[in-house]
Amino acid sequence: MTAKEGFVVRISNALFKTSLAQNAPPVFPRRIKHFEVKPQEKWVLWGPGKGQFMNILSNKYISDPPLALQYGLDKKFPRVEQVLFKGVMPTAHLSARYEYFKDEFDQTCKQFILDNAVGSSQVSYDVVKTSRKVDMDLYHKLVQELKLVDLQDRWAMGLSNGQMRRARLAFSLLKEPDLLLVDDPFLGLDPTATSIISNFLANYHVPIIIGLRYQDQIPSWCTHVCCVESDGTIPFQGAIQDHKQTIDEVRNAHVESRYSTNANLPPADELISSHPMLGNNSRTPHLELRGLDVKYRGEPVLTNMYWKVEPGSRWHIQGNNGTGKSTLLSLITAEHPQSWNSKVVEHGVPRKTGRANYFDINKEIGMSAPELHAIFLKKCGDTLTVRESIATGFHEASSNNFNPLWDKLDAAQRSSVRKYIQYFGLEENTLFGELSVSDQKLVLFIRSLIKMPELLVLDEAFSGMELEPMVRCHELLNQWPGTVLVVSHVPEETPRCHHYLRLISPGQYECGTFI
Ligand SMILES: Nc1ncnc2c1ncn2[C@@H]1O[C@H](COP(=O)(O)OP(=O)(O)OP(=O)(O)O)[C@@H](O)[C@H]1O
Repeated sequence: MTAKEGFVVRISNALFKTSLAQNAPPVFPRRIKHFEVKPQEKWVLWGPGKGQFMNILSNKYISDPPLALQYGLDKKFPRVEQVLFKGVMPTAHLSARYEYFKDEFDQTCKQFILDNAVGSSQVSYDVVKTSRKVDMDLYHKLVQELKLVDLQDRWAMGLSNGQMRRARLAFSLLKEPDLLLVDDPFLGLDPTATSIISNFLANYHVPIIIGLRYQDQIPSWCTHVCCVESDGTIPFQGAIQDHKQTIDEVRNAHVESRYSTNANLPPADELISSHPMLGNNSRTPHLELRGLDVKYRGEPVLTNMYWKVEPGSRWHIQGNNGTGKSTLLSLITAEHPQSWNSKVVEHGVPRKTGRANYFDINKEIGMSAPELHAIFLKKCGDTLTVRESIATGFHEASSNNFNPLWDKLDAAQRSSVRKYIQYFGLEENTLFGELSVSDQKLVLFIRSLIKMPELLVLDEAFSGMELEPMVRCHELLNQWPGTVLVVSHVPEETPRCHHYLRLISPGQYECGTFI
């Protein structure tokens, strides 16, 4: 029997475990009775259990009974490729992305996709040198279709979040997989990049399984759906056309449940009562840009920018992938080498080398960003619990300091961490790396505001978050008295803002107010 007549992947009545140890808990408490993907089908795993289910399908766990997970791909060793969008490259520090001089040592986007870069001692991640033969025709086709041609010689670490996601997809596809698994394929992508990737996946000849959250739109090219709850329960699965009504009902039920409140929750205003800007009516702009320019190797990204941010205002920073949103934020948080620039003015005082230092600037800034997520997961995923992870937000330079701090916190600080944990329904002793991506994002969000910073920078802070915790974060932000800068591509993930700054191209931008 060939794969064409048979199946691509099949699970029959199986339990999955993370290790062989007898008392190892199963990934999902109940057996998966049946799941089967046939050739030509494009599936979506839909719901909060999608990530674990995807790990099961990529053969990460041990199945019981042993042959309960099978690949019917005509090959002894079929290649199952799970595209992992872990954000941009994890670096040692946030600033490393912008230190242009490093590109002499590190890999280019092309080398990253080809996976044959020469090792580097300059960065904290491992670069593997392989002797794998690559199909260069396929390489050229991929960079063309994923709009990476002009980025091939760029330093991979300097790629923007959206650019890096396209590069990661090319990297995985170049391995010529027999089955492609992509969780959250559209996170962090602007509408153009979303349609590039969606069209690409629609026309891709290999069986595909994507993972989406309840609130995401299912692309029209998906043929089948498997709804997976967080405990692995599968309420329904099969051809999308047979389940259209159920899909709408489940989505609506989840969207409505976001407004149901739990009476036992501490009120949100108690969580922010110690914020220094409560009742503060300062008129001096929190931040101003007076004709700012940023270039990378002579290439302008931001040109002659003027921008005034009033204290307590909430801004949505918009713009396609690569227009300079993260660059702008990195200047504000002093991660960028060009941050010591008198055209950046804080509380009416121009920033100058020698006057302001990194620690003073960051004392009043809290942030969550894809770059920070990547670094935090790598450095602390196996060592810090939820409670300890949030506690590191009390560091002055919390964006770059992840050293354990819980033991040094005073009683008020500990109680504040615990109130947030209770408010968001987290479990304080779980390791950060064992949390779902949604809960990791939630922990990083709490971490960003735990020290009650005057300026909160939320770069893609809610992408990948499930609906309910995200809405709870947004409700909290509606009462937050500090200044907030938000970057997000998806309207549903954007908290209510007063103003917007839209980056279009170097020298072209728009500022406005939401009515
Ligand atoms: N160190 C660097 N060297 C060269 N180019 C860089 C460097 N850092 C960023 N860039 C480039 O500058 C541009 C702006 O990048 P930035 O990350 O600020 O964009 P962004 O608007 O945040 O994008 P996204 O929405 O994808 O996150 C991109 O084209 C990026 O490739």
